[in-house]
Amino acid sequence: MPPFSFFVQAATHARAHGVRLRACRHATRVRCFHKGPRDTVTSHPHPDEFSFQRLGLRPSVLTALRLAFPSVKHPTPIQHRFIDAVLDGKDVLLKDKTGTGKSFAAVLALLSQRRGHPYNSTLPGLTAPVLPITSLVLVPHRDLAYQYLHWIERIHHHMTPQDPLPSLAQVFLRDSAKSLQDQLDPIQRTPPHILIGTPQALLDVVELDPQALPFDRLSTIVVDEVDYLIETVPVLADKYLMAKIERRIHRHPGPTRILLNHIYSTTSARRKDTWQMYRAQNPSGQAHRREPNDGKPQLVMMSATLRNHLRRFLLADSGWFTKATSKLVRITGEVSPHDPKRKQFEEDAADDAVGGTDIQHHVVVVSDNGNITNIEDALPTGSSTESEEPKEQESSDVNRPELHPLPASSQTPDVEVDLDTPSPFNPNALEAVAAGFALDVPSVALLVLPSDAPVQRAVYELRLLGVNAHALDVLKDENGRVHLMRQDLDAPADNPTLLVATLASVRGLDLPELSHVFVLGVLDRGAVDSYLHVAGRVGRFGRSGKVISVVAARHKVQLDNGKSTMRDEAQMMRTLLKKAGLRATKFEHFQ
Ligand SMILES: Nc1ncnc2c1ncn2[C@@H]1O[C@H](COP(=O)(O)OP(=O)(O)OP(=O)(O)O)[C@@H](O)[C@H]1O
Repeated sequence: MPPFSFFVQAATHARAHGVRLRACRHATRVRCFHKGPRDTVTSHPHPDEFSFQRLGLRPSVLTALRLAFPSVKHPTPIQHRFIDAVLDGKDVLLKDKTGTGKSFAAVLALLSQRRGHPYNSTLPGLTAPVLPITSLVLVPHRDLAYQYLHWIERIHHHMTPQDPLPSLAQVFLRDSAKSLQDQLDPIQRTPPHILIGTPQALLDVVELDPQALPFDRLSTIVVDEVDYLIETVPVLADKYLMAKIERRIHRHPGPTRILLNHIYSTTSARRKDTWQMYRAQNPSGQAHRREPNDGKPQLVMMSATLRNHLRRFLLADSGWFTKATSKLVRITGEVSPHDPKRKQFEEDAADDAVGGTDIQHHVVVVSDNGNITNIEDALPTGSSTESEEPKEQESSDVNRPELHPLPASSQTPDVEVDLDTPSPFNPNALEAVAAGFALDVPSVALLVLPSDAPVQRAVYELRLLGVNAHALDVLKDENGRVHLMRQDLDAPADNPTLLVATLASVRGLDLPELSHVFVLGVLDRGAVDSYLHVAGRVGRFGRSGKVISVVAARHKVQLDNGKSTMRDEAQMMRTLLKKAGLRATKFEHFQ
């Protein structure tokens, strides 16, 4: 493998001479990210009977949706069932592949729910009646909360009549710069129709004052990425380990469990009384198309990965879902024809979770001396990652997008980092990311680091390598927000961007421009679901994408107990992909 500088020189040379790089089958794939008709959704048929009008979305939402998201023309069959069930007041458990529009459909349904009636708040300073919060959306991290808010903001922009955005939606997250009461003030003064937050932030409120937010008046609770937010005991061969996990969960339940237990236990009979009173006053009222579930708020939970043990806990043990089967809808997306386990109970199939029909999975291995090679036994470039049978290579006379050279970095990157602390990153792995990025990414890629990795340090080191790297932060950084909303998906960028984030902050994120996800190391000790969610940042809604894991060759690692052991990340990736029913294909730029 040539040294990294080779790629920079080759790229610069190629650009200087107007040369397009070697063409290959992937050119077709890359081209289809950028030249294909973005509005065309190939993976879902849209028969006429699936229409947003028929679902009974509010007219103002429907009109605004068309203007705000012109590419969203029809609901998919799954979205149709999902929105219908939510508007019908059913509890819903939804599992569908990544990027199939679960969160988006939830937004449309929640926006179309009718608001409850004003009530007299007991909070000091609130003399006039206030409207209740209709829906609470729980998400695992703040960037996903802001993604919801940005979608709503965009629809709201086109809505008439237009109430102020805060009365439609607000986010509530932990913010160390403000007191909890300062954060609560805007929500208490103007309770939003939809409140989006992380379970921990909302639990902080409940612990401060259980009456601070009117949770007992909620109509609906949505838990997105539920398998991440609610820990359950997986079925393991090691029964001792299972018992240990169970004890730990029992002793230290996560914030989502505590919050939901609080809300569902305090959901008083008053809710039922209020409903009955309302129905008595409005016999034909359509305030909600639903009857209350024994006074409980309607519960909607969803994820691309919903294991059997979690479903069992949610439906049988949690006490949150309605027991009435007529009020519960379980929706599961299509099962991949490649799924080896499709004859078994489909909801537990691991390799059904990644949405893209055309995602290539690559694994490159970096050695101590800087060699970068494809993982042994990678299928030839262009093979299907789901099939055991390598496909024939296509002819390679198609031009790939023009290469973007990395500018040689001559100055210190403009990022604040503590350089007294040694870098936790393998420099050869970062060089492999930089090289793969320079050679293959036309516009925007995402680099996912382990959850505890310092993002700014990675950005700093990547910028030293000439990469236009930015920490993904949709709250502070306008840059991140722009990527959530970008419309002109076809144009290759002059200076492609590498967004950098950790595993903990990418779940559920929808960055439409992404064509590539780089993964540094084997994340989450090789957990299949974590990989599937990371991989699922590309290939969304029928688009294509590449996932490139960069792992270290077999090496010695020091354990906490002072001993050392050999770590073989390539083997870990092989096992992970096998469990997911996937095969690595060769990343064409490396041997
Ligand atoms: N009916 C539709 N037609 C066209 N595009 C759609 C439609 N529904 C959703 N989308 C787009 O699909 C993308 C993915 O949506 P979303 O993030 O809701 O998927 P998801 O299933 O929640 O993904 P994940 O499992 O990763 O959380 C968004 O860019 C959204 O605008």
